[in-house]
Amino acid sequence: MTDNTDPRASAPVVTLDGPSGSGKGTVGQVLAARLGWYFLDSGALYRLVGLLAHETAVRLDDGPQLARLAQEMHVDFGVNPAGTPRVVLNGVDVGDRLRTEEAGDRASRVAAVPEVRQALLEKQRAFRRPPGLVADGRDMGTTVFPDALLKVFVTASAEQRAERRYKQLKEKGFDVNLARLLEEIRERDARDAARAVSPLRPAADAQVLDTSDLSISEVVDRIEGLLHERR
Ligand SMILES: Nc1ncnc2c1ncn2[C@@H]1O[C@H](COP(=O)(O)OP(=O)(O)O)[C@@H](O)[C@H]1O
Ligand SMILES: Nc1ccn([C@H]2C[C@H](O)[C@@H](COP(=O)(O)OP(=O)(O)O)O2)c(=O)n1
Repeated sequence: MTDNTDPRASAPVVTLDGPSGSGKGTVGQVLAARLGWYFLDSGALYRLVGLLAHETAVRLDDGPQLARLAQEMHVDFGVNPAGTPRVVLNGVDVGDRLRTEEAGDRASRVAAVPEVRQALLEKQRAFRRPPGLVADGRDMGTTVFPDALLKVFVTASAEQRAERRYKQLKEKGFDVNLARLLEEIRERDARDAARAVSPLRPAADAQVLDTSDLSISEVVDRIEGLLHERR
């Protein structure tokens, strides 16, 4: 638990929310490294709940069982020797199993279950600590860190996002199809935006940043500029 006397509770937070493939994860990691801040990939937590449910044959709409999985899982985020992110679940490196579209689809389904969102709330807030946190997800600015110093809603056209995802998965050696990826991205956007609890939408005080025609470093520069204005 954090309270007002806890320096962790007042550490600055930058939230990056937005749809799949908009670049929030990549940009967030570069930004956190530039600032020397911590980084939270909240989507990985939902992906892990989906993975655990799949492995233990729990239905993707079984609130109490999914909440139990979310509460009991032990997660460590690290970095591989090659500099890529590493996720360790209950002591085991999950490798690329979290990054498939199937894992994204399962994550989006368990993310619509209110008990799962509730179970992950404090887990996410525990990542906040000095000197600061960059948090990536769908509801970082609206629900998890409503008092964030800077909130950015990162977006791009669905076609651009599908192409980015296509290249990314192809480089990882996955067998992918661009038209199917576009369809999956649209389906996931619709489900994430339509759910009753913490739907995907910009916070009222978020800056919307369309990255369709920007490079990764241009996006990071813009967000750093916005942050300097705030400080
Ligand atoms: N502005 C950009 N221009 C081109 N490619 C980008 C840009 N932002 C991200 N990418 C690439 O798109 C892919 C998806 O980005 P990612 O950060 O995983 O998105 P998200 O976390 O929003 O789902 C990655 O391969 C990333 O390198
Ligand atoms: N804060 C969050 C993060 C992710 N989710 C859900 C919704 C998303 O479709 C899935 C997967 O999120 P993730 O950020 O890993 O997915 P992308 O990299 O954007 O494709 O989890 C969420 O509901 N709330």
